[in-house]
Amino acid sequence: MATKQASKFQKLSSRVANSPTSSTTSSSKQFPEHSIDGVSSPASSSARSKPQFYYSESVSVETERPKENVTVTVRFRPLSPREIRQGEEISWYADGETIVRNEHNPSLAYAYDRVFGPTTTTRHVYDVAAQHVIGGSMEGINGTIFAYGVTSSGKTHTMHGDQRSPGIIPLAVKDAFSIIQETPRREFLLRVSYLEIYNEVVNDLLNPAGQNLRIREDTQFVPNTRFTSATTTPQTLLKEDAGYCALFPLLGVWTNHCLIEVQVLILWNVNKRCLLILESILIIEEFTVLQLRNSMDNGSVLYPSPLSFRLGHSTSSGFSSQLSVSNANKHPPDGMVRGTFVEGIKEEVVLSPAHALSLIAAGEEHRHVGSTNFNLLSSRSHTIFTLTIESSPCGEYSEGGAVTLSQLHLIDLAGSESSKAETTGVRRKEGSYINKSLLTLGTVISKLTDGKATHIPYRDSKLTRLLQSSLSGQGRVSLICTVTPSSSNSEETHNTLKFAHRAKHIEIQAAQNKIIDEKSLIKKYQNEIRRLKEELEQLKRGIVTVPQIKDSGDDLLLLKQKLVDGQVRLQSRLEQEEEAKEALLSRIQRLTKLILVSTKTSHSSRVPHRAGPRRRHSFGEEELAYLPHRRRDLILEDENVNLYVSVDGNVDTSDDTFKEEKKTRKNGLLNWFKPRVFGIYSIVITTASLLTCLFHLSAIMLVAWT
Ligand SMILES: Nc1ncnc2c1ncn2[C@@H]1O[C@H](COP(=O)(O)OP(=O)(O)OP(=O)(O)O)[C@@H](O)[C@H]1O
Repeated sequence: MATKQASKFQKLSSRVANSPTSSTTSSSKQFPEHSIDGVSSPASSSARSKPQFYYSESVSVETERPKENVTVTVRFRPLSPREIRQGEEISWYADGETIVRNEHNPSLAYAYDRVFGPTTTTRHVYDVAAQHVIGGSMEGINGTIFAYGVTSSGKTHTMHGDQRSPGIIPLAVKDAFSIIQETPRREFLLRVSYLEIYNEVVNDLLNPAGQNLRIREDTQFVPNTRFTSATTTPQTLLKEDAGYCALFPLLGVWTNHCLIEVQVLILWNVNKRCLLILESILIIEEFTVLQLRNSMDNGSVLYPSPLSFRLGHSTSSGFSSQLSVSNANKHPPDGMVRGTFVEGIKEEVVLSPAHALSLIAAGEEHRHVGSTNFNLLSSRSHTIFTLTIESSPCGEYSEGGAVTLSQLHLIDLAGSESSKAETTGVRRKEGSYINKSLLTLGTVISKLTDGKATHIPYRDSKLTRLLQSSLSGQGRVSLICTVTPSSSNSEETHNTLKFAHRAKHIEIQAAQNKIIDEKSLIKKYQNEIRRLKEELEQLKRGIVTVPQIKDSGDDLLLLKQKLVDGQVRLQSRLEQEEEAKEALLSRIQRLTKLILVSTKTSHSSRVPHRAGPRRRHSFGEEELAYLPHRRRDLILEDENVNLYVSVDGNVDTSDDTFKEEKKTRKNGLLNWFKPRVFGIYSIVITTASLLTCLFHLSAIMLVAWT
């Protein structure tokens, strides 16, 4: 039976594997969108008004940004040896390249941007579902890739992979460095952070001391947002003139669903060269500006004109004016970026793929992993690996070029658990947190695609709070849903498919983020390097201020003495300068090392626009050493898997077994090395103790004989 099912599955999957693949790297690519076979699509009606989201950190608000949808793909994993042994049947399968169909009810089917059968490699998944996001983030467009699916459906396999099949995260890291090498016209600074959300607590995986970190709202001012007077022409000092505004939050209080913020709004009029300071209280429900009070008597205020604020009626409650956004009430005003950040998270500048992978491997040491009925090494937390990319033009192109800053979030979600998972104690508590946060994610996505929803409950879970800017359209998003074909998970797979289908309708308007110099670390380093080099030049040219010896009419002896003193001082000064030069040089070298540049000349480059899947990454020995050993598969394929499953079907979650497995999951080559060392060690110990026993025995026999 199992063999029959397996061969059937192979037949179906080979159909998918043999079908032609297409290039999907272009930013403006449009995937087919179908609603098929009577499956009701929650947002299939094109007439329905969909919410539009704008990325508010980009420079030009006038520029038309092409709309994109979230890229949604589905990846099947093969039936596991255990499922085959248990005679599981196939209930869902990949019907061609874009459709998932139900085996028992063929009219039940869903279409996605791409469906990957169980034989598809992670590299291929990367080319189709991830490469355009990584490419975009290297050009300044934020990107988020996340794997979603029930427990044991293959999320960690897809995102992290192992030495034999590196996952999206290591492939993305490799790709980022390859792009730097292919982009000689720009220089880059890469930083990484790695966190987990475990039982609704945010922990820093790169810093064991960073536990229970706070998520903060981020209101940033974009200083180069120009504004003209609002359409309502308020009577203000700044009437009809262009200028700049800055918003400084002084105090913020979150109630259940809104933020009350006390702010100082500073307006600078370019033409009249005058400054206006307004104190305001802003009540913000998600991105909706509800009410604003300012301290001006006439109750007028200027805002960036593209947002067209209109003045409302005065209220009796002390608010002298009420403002509402005239267009779509989910738009944050330009000049304010509504996002979130984790306070106190550690960020490390990375210099090579191996360096970044070593940090991930170190972070994995601290991630919460545990055994469940379904997965011996189940992820019990959501993890977010973030690569922050800054770049600026270099060399002959550096003049006037903007600095771009973007973030690439690579997310491995914990798997939802069905009620069939008869877990107890810690695992049950973890499972309920996981399910709750995934439920909130589902609700947020439903509301985002609903079009009528006025409140999006991002704040109901840490996960959605952190994903808020990604989900609200600020950058490219790729959702990889992992599913198992097995009949025992049919219902859960169906839920995943419905979730994926809904997510397809989220619209994004990703734009390149250009930032001002002062905010950028790369500019800070570049400026410091320039300053240090100038200092060094001055030292080399000997531009030193030597105190002049004035002819004060002293006699010759005194003059001679002064000359000798001067020589001594000059000598010590020269020595000091040598030391200073060395210190400057080493600082320049240290800083320069942090900024990554291509070793190619700019003329030999064919960048910036690359087409189609192209870079074939081969991982070096050093890099592979930081990927997990292929231990998980070996365990499942191994008949000894039953050793871990007790008679009643529950998994032996004894600490020893789990700790042993957790250990073997890490640092692949080290794992290869350790058992051998310990093996040799135990052979030596055993031989030594056998020899000792033999010696004692012969001594006893000798005594007895004498
Ligand atoms: N596409 C695939 N090809 C081969 N094996 C796979 C594939 N996907 C998953 N597996 C194997 O299935 C098992 C479970 O996968 P994985 O641990 O990635 O699931 P998960 O969704 O991350 O589970 P959890 O949510 O419990 O952490 C692993 O042994 C993994 O190697």
